Amino acid sequence: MRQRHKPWADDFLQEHPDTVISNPVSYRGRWKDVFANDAPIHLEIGTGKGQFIVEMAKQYPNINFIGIEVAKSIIVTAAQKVLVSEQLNIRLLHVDAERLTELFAKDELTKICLNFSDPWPKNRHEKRRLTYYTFLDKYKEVLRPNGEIILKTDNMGLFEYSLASFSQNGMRIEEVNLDLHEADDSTNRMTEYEEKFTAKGQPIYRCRITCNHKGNS
Ligand SMILES: C[S@@+](CC[C@H](N)C(=O)[O-])C[C@H]1O[C@@H](n2cnc3c(N)ncnc32)[C@H](O)[C@@H]1O
Repeated sequence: MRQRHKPWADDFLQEHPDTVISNPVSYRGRWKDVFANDAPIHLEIGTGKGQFIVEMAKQYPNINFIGIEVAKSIIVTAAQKVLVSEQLNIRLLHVDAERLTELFAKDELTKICLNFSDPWPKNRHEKRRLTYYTFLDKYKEVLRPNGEIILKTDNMGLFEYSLASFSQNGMRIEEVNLDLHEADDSTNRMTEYEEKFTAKGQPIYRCRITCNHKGNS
């Protein structure tokens, strides 16, 4: 995603520590206290400009949503959307997903959404793909038993790679859809990238994965 320098971003983040949580590591294991309820927590990794998480939070007011985004100039745009929406069930974290297990305790999450993750097509960049086995190990750790991963992408290379990686790492492929919009799923909420690719007529691929704990798979 294109990043523009936003000189106001640091000030903005400091002014909104309850929307983009400052020092998120300190809430590991007690995110329910942050939301002041015990509802399931769904995580989106690589939230981008925030359209998906805001629309999902409106659609499912009884779910808590957390979005992780590593790019400061992008997460501030997502935070502006969250503030305008006035949804109380969203928090954003300006952090790299590499740190997932520092942020969440075992079994703390119910679902992880990977939306249009960077494909990193070169072999030497495989470790950066969000479905590389080191990331899957972290997802297993923080997802509760039978927790779900939903992946959407326009990129067939990443999709094929991810299906193989899920399967090789003991996760269960529950659903595969090779043209999400042809299926006309009214519950689907589009991301910014999804809108762009869909407008160009490109198919969107989606899969749903369930995940047991390491050793139980
Ligand atoms: C291609 S964009 C897609 C954005 C959005 N999900 C969408 O579909 O419109 C990928 C996003 O993931 C973020 N990202 C990539 N790697 C990340 C990581 N390791 N941790 C957190 N965010 C990451 C990027 O900064 C970028 O905003």
